[in-house]
Amino acid sequence: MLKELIEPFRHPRPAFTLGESRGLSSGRGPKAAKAKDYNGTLARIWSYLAKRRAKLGLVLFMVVLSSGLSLLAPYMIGRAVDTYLGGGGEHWPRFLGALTAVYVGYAVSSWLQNIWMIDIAQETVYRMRTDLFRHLHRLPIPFFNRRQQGEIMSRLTNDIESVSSTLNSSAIQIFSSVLTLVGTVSVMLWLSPLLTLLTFIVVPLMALGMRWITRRTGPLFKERQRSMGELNGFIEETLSGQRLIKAFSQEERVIEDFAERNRRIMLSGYWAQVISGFIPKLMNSLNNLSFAIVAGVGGILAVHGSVTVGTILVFVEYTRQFTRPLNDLANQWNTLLSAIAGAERVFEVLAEETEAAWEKGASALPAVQGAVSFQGVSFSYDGERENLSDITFKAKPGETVALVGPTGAGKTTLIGLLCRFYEPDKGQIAVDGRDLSGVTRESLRSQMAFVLQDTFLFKGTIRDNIRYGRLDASDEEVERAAIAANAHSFITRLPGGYDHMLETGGSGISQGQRQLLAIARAILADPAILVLDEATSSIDTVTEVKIQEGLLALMKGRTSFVIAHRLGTIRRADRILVMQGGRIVQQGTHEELAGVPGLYAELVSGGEEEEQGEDHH
Ligand SMILES: Nc1ncnc2c1ncn2[C@@H]1O[C@H](COP(=O)(O)OP(=O)(O)OP(=O)(O)O)[C@@H](O)[C@H]1O
Repeated sequence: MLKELIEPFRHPRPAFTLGESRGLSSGRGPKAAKAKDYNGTLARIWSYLAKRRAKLGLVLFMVVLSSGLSLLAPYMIGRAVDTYLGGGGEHWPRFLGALTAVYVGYAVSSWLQNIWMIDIAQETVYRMRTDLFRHLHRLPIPFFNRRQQGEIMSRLTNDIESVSSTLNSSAIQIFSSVLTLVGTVSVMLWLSPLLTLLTFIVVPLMALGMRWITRRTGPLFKERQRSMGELNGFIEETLSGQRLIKAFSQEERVIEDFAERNRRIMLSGYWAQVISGFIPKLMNSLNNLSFAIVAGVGGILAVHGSVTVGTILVFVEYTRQFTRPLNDLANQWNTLLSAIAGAERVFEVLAEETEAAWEKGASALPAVQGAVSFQGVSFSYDGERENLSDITFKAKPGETVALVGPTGAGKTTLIGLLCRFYEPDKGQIAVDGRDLSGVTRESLRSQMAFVLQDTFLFKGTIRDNIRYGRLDASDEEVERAAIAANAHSFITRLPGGYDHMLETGGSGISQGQRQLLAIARAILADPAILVLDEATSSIDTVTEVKIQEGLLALMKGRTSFVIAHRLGTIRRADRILVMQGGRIVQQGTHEELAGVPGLYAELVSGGEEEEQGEDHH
């Protein structure tokens, strides 16, 4: 089906044939990047963040400031208590003022670091999303053959979103936690190495507990992110394949399939949350333990006069502060893991090679006359079974080449190679004598136009839909093209005429009318090479005649490749390529081929019978 070749996004496989997950690196075409390790992913996230270095520096400064102030407050309270106990109570207004300033400073610096980080995060994610979208549109067709549309969309939405939420809050919190931790421990050591050591008793337990938990939650978060992508792919396919699902009464099966996938997400989400839910509990218990140790041992030390009551107060407060960042770290770790899983999936796509990367050193194809030649071209989709073998033919500028043959013969594949959606494994394709492997794809495709069985129309006016053929065309040029395509009369009968709004997919106008618009679009594009996929379904005779006339106008003076189903079109062709099993089995004009026994004669007699049958009907 040619339309699937041209519009891979719009034609996913039927929902109920899906079930397997397809890895990025399966199939042929550019090599997919191996899954990056965490460090690689973090380095790439950093390469995005680094563009906002200056502001990030400010954020870091605020983080340092707020962490420092959060350390200062307990210390001040401890010193104040010792001063009071030592009889220096008259300084309380000064102390109160200083403490208030510290708390206000802490609040302001925390607030600033938050809003600045949100700004950085949003911009970073904006750039990531833009890069991903742009990159997707530069990827070669084989990439899309291997993926589900919804799964790709999930990378653009879900995965990017998880990176966004982490950058917004978790990243900063993690940094601030580490800083507070280091600061707290330093001050603690300075105040009393013995009490610090006692506080540390719980640290190995915390580390072990954390390790146990994150080892289990990490893969679960990754799995959840992956399953989510798959589910999105599945949803997209079932929605776009609604007609097919209904036509084959597969609703129940699709619903069951969905339930199974949904259950998988529920399970991985459930276990990831349940296991990571232990983290705060574990941290709290260990926190209380160290609290008790410090209070108990500190009390004894104070009685013996080795430490002051103020120091114990500072320590009790620091013990809390010391475990809080650990607690935060543990909590944020989960978010971080799911963000890394998301980012990995984004970077995986970004690591795929674009079409442009394939064609380094290629030059633009100048305006062509339209001479096309295939010389000994062979191609295989999977690298095992040849789908085209030794294809050789020449078409002069302006000639019409009809491709005929049974289903699966390789007609669409041949066109796919001509448009360079795929590259030949052997042989050479040339336009005006220029080997296509040395020219840029964009410059080749800009000189080609397609009229497919099912034309893609987007939401917008009729005028804009035709103008898609050449965006800078004036209103007069659009109308002239519509007149030449025989589309003018039906357009003027629509409410609003050329300004009539079409819904997505062009629902609201008939299949024949859609083809007339496609012809107008192609006439406007004025390409040297034309690809037509003739409609197989019968269209009412009046429209059919209009389409044929429109097509004749379009094909005049252009090299046209027609995947032909109608005998009339085939008879008119300057050259007929009869294909079977990936080979050209016969080649010539109708007169040359009709008289000799072979596939063409069989196809023609079959076709004639069918057409006669239709006439009788
Ligand atoms: N994306 C793909 N990946 C793998 N194999 C493919 C792909 N597209 C087509 N094929 C195989 O290549 C062969 C030729 O297919 P092609 O679509 O070119 O035939 P066709 O002559 O255009 O058929 P039809 O008239 O039914 O559209 C078939 O065996 C088909 O199964």
